[in-house]
Amino acid sequence: MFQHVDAYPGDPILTLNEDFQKDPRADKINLSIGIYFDDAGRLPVMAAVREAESALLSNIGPKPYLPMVGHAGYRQAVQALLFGAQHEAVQAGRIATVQTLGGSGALKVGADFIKRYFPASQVWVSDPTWDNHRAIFEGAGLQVNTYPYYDAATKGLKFDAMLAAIAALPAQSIVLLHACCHNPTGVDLSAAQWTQLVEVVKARQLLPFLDIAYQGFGDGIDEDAFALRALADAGVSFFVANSFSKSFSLYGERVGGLSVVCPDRRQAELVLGQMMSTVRRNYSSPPTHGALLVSRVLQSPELRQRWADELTAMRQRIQLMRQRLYDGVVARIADRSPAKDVRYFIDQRGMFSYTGVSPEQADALREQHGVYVLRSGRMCAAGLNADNVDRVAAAFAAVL
Ligand SMILES: Cc1[nH+]cc(COP(=O)(O)O)c(/C=N/[C@@H](CC(=O)O)C(=O)O)c1O
Repeated sequence: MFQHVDAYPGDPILTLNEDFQKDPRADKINLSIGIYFDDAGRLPVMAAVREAESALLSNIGPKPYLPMVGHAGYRQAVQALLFGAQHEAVQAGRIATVQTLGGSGALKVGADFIKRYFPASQVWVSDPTWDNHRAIFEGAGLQVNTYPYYDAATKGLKFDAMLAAIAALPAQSIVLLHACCHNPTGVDLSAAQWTQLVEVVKARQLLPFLDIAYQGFGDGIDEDAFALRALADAGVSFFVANSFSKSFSLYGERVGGLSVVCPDRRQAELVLGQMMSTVRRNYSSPPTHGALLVSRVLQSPELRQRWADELTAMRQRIQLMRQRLYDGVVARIADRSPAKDVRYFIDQRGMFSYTGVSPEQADALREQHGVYVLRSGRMCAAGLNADNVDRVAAAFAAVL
């Protein structure tokens, strides 16, 4: 009956992570999947989340369906976190927000909505982008193209080429943009570059789709939302997929949101209705627990502050580990000629660095040194810690 079904080749990220789990070596190091590990190499339970969870568990109640749009307090907390509670767009009620199954669910609901209401639009994603972006939008039946983004020569941004390509797109083209902490490159636009891009997007009447999965891992919670707020200030209509997997360390609870900033409240109501319909057709309604945790933390000033402080410490730990890795590699390759520039370990931001190692070098890192990075060369800096950073530096020095 199912003989014709294709064998699944595995996912470049999730399957490699499963291979890591199966690897029997005690000194293996996981820099593959975009997960934040603490300095002991553990996946943390954040203090504010632990407190919110114990409060919930001391008051266990029935488990009714959430509405298709999700938990009301959660949706309000998402808008306040992304745009600021006092933002005109929030106050005017012109943002439609639904709770989704993580950021992945937000992208899927958004893609299905776009296929239905912008059927002639094509999608443009950065070159490179998160592996699953193309899969989700193509899976919704949309044509996916790329715009120039990463400059392999400088290991930085090809901004002029990116802007020119986007400026040439037809009106209502969907432009997928990483709001901060670009995955896989760790290369972001500056505030000045975002301002230029917003002008082009507005003038060309494009339809941006922002993915913010790492808010707080770049420069800070509000700083990392600069692009969203600049677009909303400019009166642009756009989509935002957000995720709390990393910033709340709630990966398995599948907590995300899809927001659509609209010109006015009436259009936001129309959009919300069809987002509900799209959720119903995909999975009917979202899960409760993760949304209760996040809304409890974000709606308590004391817990929100504790969460923000811990997220700041997580960001700073990654930055420290980037510096330690850079210093360790430079010390080991100082006598090389020609000198190899590895500044990308400290210039790139957020969780990821695009190291430029070839697939074969990535294989050597894994097979000979037990260091797992993606075959694309992406390294998750959040997997580094005081115990393993010198071994990772030695491994990179050996293969570079
Ligand atoms: C940019 C981006 N957007 C969305 C997601 C999905 O997150 P969710 O857990 O559905 O809220 C991820 C996850 N990225 C990491 C894990 C994965 O590939 O699923 C990663 O890049 O390793 C992203 O990196």
